[in-house]
Amino acid sequence: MYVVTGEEMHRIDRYTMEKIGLSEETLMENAGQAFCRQLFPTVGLEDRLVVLIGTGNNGGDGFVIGRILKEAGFLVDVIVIPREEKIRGTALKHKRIFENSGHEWITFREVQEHFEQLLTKYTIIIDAMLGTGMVGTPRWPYSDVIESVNGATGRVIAVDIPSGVTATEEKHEVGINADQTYTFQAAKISNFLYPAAFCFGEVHILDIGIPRIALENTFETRKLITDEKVKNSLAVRKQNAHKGVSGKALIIGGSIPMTGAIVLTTGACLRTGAGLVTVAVPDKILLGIAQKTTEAMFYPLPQKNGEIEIIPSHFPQDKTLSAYDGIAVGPGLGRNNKHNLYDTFNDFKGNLVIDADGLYHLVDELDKWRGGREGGPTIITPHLGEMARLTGKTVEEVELQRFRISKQFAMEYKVYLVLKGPFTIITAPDGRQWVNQTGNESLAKGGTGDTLTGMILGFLLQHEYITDAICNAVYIHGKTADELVKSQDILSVTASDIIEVLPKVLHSSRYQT
Ligand SMILES: NC(=O)C1=CN([C@@H]2O[C@H](COP(=O)(O)OP(=O)(O)OC[C@H]3O[C@@H](n4cnc5c(N)ncnc54)[C@H](O)[C@@H]3O)[C@@H](O)[C@H]2O)[C@H](O)CC1
Ligand SMILES: [K+]
Repeated sequence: MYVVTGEEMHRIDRYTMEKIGLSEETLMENAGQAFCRQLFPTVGLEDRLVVLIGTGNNGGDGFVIGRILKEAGFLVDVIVIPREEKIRGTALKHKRIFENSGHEWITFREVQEHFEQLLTKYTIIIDAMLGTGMVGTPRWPYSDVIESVNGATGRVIAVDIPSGVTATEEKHEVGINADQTYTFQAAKISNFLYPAAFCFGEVHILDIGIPRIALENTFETRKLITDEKVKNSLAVRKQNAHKGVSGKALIIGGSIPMTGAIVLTTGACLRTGAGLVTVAVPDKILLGIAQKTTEAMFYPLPQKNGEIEIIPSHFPQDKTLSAYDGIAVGPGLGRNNKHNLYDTFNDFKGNLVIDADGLYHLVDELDKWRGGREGGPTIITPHLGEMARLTGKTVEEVELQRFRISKQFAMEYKVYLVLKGPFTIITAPDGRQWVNQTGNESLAKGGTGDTLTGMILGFLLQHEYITDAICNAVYIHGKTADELVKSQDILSVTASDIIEVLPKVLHSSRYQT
């Protein structure tokens, strides 16, 4: 499942037409047919439907949909929003097919005076006005029509994308608030960017017959993490495994005011398969933490200002770090001391995960990190605020362009970047991206990020491919929250609950059919 911008989708369409030889008329017919196949089980003959049609190919899809619905005997009106002569190209061809089939449409101008009143009679409103070709902000009369549709009571289904929303990382001013969006062949990028994401409602991605090669050959990878991908890529443990080969993890952090974070990271790391976990914490708080992490071992460090210092002499590469396959640094680390992350970990050969206060300190030494470290892969897991600090941008700027900003950063600093939030985006150092769809607002709570860090580290120790490990951790983390809210209030979920249900969710994800 791909995620595309409008511009990429147009490139894919062109490839399909020019290199494969499938015509635009056929694709439009397929789009309308696929839309109706999805729609039919949800409508009854008592429903009153309206299709609102625009000038471009989105409107062309609307004529196909209108024709199929009328042929099937539904009560459906077709309203053309712009002036008739504006409809050209393939949309015009399907307008003629609609007319030649003996069907009628009306113009918006005819009903403009009582349009809002008219809308009240429809139980289903199909929005085929503006699609991926819209530029800027919808002009009149679309602007008024969008407002009226948003005030109507019927179920609103957007064709391909809600009119007014662009398939880009740009802010939209006004858009259809759809209950459902039936989108063609690939998800559209704005589906995963707020506030545009609010407009889409429930999304269904429909196959319209574009061959896979057209998607693979036209743009760089941006994909959805699917149930199937996770099921097929979860690590399998060999029958003759022992703790020494299941991955040795070191988790560095914890401070006098913050003892819980590292407990959560450790618990999640153990629950995702780590063979041995050692926790490096200030000596003063070791006992308290030890009481909550039965299975872990400890690496006590002298405390200064209630926190540890991450400097090469505390973690000699030849004696200490080389004993571990993976390291996570940052949970509960604190912000009082100066650290030297780059020089401490530059030569470390395993996977290095930097999170939370680790990212806070990373900002001070970013220059050193450009191009990545020499020893092995680095994975960073910022939320929007941390990403804003790392890039010197505002949270709003990052939120609007999460894909572009992640990609730039991951490629420049050669890191695997996990930009957390609703629809977490994972970016590899070569720019490939994956979008996660599991999870819900119960995760907006302290400690959930610490559990994700532990899960990422735990999976990294099990998996051959880094991106599989990260995608699976992000997916399962979200899915635990989805599982929890089935029986628990959305406000009540805690990070500890995630660790509790994690084993069950991991099991069901592995064996799901
Ligand atoms: N994905 C596929 O393979 C297929 C998608 N189809 C549908 O085609 C649209 C994209 O069609 P396109 O003609 O490029 O663009 P639109 O329909 O979105 O319409 C653009 C149309 O609107 C005018 N316009 C542009 N900006 C504005 C504005 N701000 N205000 C008012 N009007 C505007 C412009 O002049 C054009 O006339 C895609 O979403 C799918 O629904 C095809 O069916 C084929 C297969
Ligand atoms: K639309």
